[in-house]
Amino acid sequence: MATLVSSNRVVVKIGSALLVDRKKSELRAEWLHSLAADVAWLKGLGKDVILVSSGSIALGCGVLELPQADLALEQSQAAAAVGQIRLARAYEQALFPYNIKTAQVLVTLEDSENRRRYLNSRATLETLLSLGVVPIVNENDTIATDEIRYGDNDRLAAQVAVTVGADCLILLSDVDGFYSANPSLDSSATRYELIDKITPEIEAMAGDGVSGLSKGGMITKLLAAKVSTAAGCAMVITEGFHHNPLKRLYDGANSTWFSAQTDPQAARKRWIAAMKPRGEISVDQGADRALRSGKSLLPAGITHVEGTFGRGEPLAIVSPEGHKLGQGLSRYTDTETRAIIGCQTHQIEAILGYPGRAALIHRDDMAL
Ligand SMILES: Nc1ncnc2c1ncn2[C@@H]1O[C@H](COP(=O)(O)OP(=O)(O)O)[C@@H](O)[C@H]1O
Ligand SMILES: N[C@@H](CCC(=O)OP(=O)(O)O)C(=O)O
Repeated sequence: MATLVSSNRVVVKIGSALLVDRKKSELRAEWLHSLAADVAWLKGLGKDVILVSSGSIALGCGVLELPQADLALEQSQAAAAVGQIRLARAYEQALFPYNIKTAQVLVTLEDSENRRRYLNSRATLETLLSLGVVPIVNENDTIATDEIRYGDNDRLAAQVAVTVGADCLILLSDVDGFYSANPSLDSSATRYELIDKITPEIEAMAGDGVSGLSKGGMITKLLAAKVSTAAGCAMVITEGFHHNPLKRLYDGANSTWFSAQTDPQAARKRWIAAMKPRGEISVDQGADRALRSGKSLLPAGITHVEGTFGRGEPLAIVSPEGHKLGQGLSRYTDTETRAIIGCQTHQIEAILGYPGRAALIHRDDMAL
């Protein structure tokens, strides 16, 4: 709870069963309106909000009059393509009365493994948030395959939380927290208020979902908790079926919190520092001083480039005395970098023939 109060950037995962009434294959419109009110309230408190919402397959099945279960992969993907339009429109309409703009963002697991795509999605999400937009994220089911599927959106939500450096991930579920055993099978199971560390004993308590609609149960939620907490983002599981689920959480509804193991910025720096550099950039005295005072590395301060690298790849940064200052992710290829060595920002477009980014290595992508 304290974490929700103090967080600046919140990712909320909404499962299909909350958004769609499976019996009627219809949107739970009143519930969605209550969620929109909660999102507006969180934004009013100054927090950035990102929604990771499932429901495209369930909505599409309703439109196409397909059964909700036992679909072939292609049928699920077709249903998702039909349902996703409606899903995005439903959020847009629900948030419109609060003057909140929405964006549709479709991603796959591969996107986070490919560093260039990862950096692009990070930059886009960051820009959307800076414009006050609430991104509505879902898996890109059209191109996801059995092998690369997340299985469900729990891990997708954790990945998004890590990508944008969120400090709080809320999983709205059909259960009000993590129990010592699956509570729908074992009535003596007790709920944890707080889990500081995910031990093998905790892992052994997580079971599958039993609703028949669920994909991951607690197993994928623990995987999500591992990913997000290691990257400095606290995670909470709470029941989301009732109206105003976020306000209810804020007001102390039952939940289980998983503590962040570090802070998002430190985790990202460690991740970058652990990469094997693909090239080397030497900088002049001015750039050396600028980097030490927390600035980004501009092409103007570069004196020499070594190696072959693509955008998003790690580079070592070397001082005028030949010492390694640190490393960071490049926003240009080695060919582009060689072309703009020593140039001022306003010259970049004329040299490359297209507008580039001002910094070769942004301060957020740098570990000194
Ligand atoms: N240790 C556990 N604590 C709580 N729920 C558990 C546990 N193990 C398995 N479950 C099951 O996980 C379900 C929640 O996951 P899931 O059905 O995938 O829902 P969703 O992804 O929509 O939140 C619970 O309803 C419960 O049946
Ligand atoms: N991309 C799919 C996600 C399916 C899914 O993960 O569902 P859920 O287990 O309800 O979160 C959809 O929108 O239907």
